[in-house]
Amino acid sequence: MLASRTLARGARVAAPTSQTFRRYASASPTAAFAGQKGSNGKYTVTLIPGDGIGPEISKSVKDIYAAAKVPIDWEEVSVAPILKGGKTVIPDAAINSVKKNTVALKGPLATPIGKGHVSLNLTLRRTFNLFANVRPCVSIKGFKTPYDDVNTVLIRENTEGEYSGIEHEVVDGVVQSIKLITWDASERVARYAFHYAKASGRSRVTAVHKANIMKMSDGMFLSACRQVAKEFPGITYDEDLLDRVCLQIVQNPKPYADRVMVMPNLYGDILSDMCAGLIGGLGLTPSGNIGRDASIFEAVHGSAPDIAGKGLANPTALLLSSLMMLRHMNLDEYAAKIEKAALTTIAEGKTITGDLGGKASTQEYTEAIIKKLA
Ligand SMILES: NC(=O)C1=CN([C@@H]2O[C@H](COP(=O)(O)OP(=O)(O)OC[C@H]3O[C@@H](n4cnc5c(N)ncnc54)[C@H](O)[C@@H]3O)[C@@H](O)[C@H]2O)C=CC1
Ligand SMILES: O=C(O)CCC(=O)C(=O)O
Repeated sequence: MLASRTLARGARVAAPTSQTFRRYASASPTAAFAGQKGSNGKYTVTLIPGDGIGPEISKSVKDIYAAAKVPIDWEEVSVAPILKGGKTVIPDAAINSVKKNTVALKGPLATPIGKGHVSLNLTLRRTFNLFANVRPCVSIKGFKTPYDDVNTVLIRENTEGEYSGIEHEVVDGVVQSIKLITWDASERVARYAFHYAKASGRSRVTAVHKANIMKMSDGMFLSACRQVAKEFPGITYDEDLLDRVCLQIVQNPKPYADRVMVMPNLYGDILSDMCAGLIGGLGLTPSGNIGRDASIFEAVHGSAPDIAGKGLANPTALLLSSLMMLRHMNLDEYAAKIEKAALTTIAEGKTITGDLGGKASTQEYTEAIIKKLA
């Protein structure tokens, strides 16, 4: 049945525009950023501070941006759950702001475990059809961890799969969660991954899967990847099992620097946390949720309730996410300057947060970065 599908099915992702793909490269081989500067010469960007440590790390980014004179006005909106007709929805003000500005920086949003409202993170991704979640993970030069050569890029399907949110009780004591995989979403994220590889100088795309077990769902994901691979003769395509990839990366991450990994939703969520662990933890890994009409940049981590409100949070992951956003907006110069200041501060090791083995508060670390920008 799949063979009869044509590649023209579904909308195509346009080729990358002028972005240069560097360390925390922009992840935007979709529609180019089309935001307009206001009469004050600045772009307006939506800021969702989020829950838990969200407001603390968002403040750090805002302070650093003010010091670096980044031409951005933040439009701050809150995303709290609203119950409408038995469904959890996001406030209109937030939706309208992202629609208008087309770019947003988002702090983590907490989701109750095993009960309560649906994830607002997932709701945002679905609302704006943010189909690809790009998660780069790169060792920081000079910051010692058991691995010093991690350089992975993981692209996660972001709208369906195990995160489709279709669950029900079959009979008492038996529940079912449906992993929904569609050809269109698989093809779309696969094409994005190939474009990303080409634009970032990576020579290989590896589809990560469990099609030995989930023969139909992951099997179709792989079929879509294989079809798209034919359009990119210059990029090597291969496939690997998720469990084997986990083992291989922790044994030796170096070979993964040549490629982009593409995979269904849940695998990307878990594998990116594992990669974060190799470079110093969740305080360091950024991401971009990429769509055709809007993109939302956020840290890989969550709201960290265990340290929230204590001034201990590491804002680097959100800061690096914001740099992906700046590159998406073609504000590369500002991104490079801030990136250098932050990574140098970490490499020096004098003023780093507790998660990295230091003693600095969020504020002290932020000030150390700001000093380097002067
Ligand atoms: N995209 C998002 O907004 C995400 C939201 N969440 C939500 O966040 C909440 C908490 O989830 P957890 O499983 O606890 O994961 P988490 O990522 O919030 O925390 C895991 C561990 O990493 C530490 N950590 C995370 N970020 C840190 C940072 N910037 N600086 C220093 N330490 C940091 C935390 O203190 C904690 O020990 C849940 O409600 C979850 O649903 C989880 C992941 C992503
Ligand atoms: O929405 C949440 O609370 C968790 C989401 C998450 O872990 C993710 O998909 O990045």
